[in-house]
Amino acid sequence: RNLPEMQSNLNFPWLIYNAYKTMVRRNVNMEKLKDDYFLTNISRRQSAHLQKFPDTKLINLGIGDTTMPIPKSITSSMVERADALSTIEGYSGYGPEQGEKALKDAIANTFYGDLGIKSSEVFISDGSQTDISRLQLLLGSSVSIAVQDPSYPAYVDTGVVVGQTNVFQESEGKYGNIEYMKCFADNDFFPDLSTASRTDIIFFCSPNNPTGSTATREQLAQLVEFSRKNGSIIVYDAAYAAYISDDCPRSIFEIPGAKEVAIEISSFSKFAGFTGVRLGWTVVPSELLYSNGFPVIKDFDRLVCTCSNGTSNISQAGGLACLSPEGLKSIQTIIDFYKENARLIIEIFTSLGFKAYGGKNAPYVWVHFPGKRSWDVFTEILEKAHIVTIPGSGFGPCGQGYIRFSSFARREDIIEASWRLKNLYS
Ligand SMILES: Cc1ncc(COP(=O)(O)O)c(/C=N/[C@@H](CCC(=O)O)C(=O)O)c1O
Repeated sequence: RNLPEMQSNLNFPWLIYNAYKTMVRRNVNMEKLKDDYFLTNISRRQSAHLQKFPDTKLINLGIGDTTMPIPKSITSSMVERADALSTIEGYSGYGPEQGEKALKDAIANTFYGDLGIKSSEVFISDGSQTDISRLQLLLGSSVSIAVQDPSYPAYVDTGVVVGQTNVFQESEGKYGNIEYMKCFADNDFFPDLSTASRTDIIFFCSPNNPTGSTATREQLAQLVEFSRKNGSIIVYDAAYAAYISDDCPRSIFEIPGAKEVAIEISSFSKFAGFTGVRLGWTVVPSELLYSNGFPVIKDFDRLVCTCSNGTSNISQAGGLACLSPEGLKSIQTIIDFYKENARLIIEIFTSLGFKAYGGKNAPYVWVHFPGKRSWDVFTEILEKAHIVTIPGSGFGPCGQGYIRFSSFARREDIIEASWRLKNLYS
């Protein structure tokens, strides 16, 4: 993303020694946050590289941002809804904070039809990153959290912001008071729950960002059992569920007993190319209860109504069109296109003798560079091949020595990238 000039100056406010200062104390939790948000840092490195090499064709296999156009049948629904806003009969103001009923019904039927999830348990938002923040606001500072290590940085960073963690421990590469559940190649990137400490909340993402691994039905049954035994709540991130093409569950609610211990978040971003349109959802089953027996859904509903005035009516019209038979069919074609890109990336690295993971049920390929530091490999690939990637260490200590390649590129860029990588590593 191109950071506005003013934001890049935010790094130096304390340099203006004689500037007027307020008496307001900085939020101690914000002070704990390490650097920038990790993925914003990548965007900054990307912009700096472009300034240094303005004439090179930079290939972006970094940020997981979709690149293929949204199918016309979906965008025309958004155009229609936007046009209607300029008419008396078509105009609509504030909608239900929980989301429009038609979209909630469509999500419940399309993704959870035979899983007994009701439309009233679906809450629409402007995307999963917002929902992660709202859930952290709901859960508060006194809960303990566990994350897969490595995993999407938003779980940890929002945990820091709301005060769930201690400071960042440089020597360990992690924040205090978070249970980092190690995920390695030799445990199939699924944590060893027999050695994991109990926490109140377990953030779990499958298909996983960044490893691209997908938990099996048996593994998720273990996770649900682990949570039920410990009285924990799973926040299950299904942002990439649409990429699953084998028997792995697409929803945690496929697992018996999950409704009493899990919340699921998902998104239209990587499913339908809505990364810029902004649309996601959270499912909070009415069976999920706090230790005092109070239903979590009641608090979440109150929080949603307090913190948001709803989601864009235009985005929701687009979401509804995505879930029509025509929309689903055209979206699947694009998902298959990205998955073929991932297969080509795996093929490149396998042919070069690297161990490459993921990519089968996910748009991310996780490549191991044994004995190397992720940022060094990131810099080498950027400077010698002009390809942006994501250094694995940014996702947690277990990401050290790995690089994440995203498959959200045009096919010609994937092919060009394969030539460049073969030149670099053969
Ligand atoms: C597991 C997972 N959950 C939620 C999101 C964000 O979803 P939306 O906020 O709905 O676009 C993402 C987005 N990830 C991208 C975008 C990075 C970002 O969110 O800043 C990435 O990892 O490159 C994700 O990977």
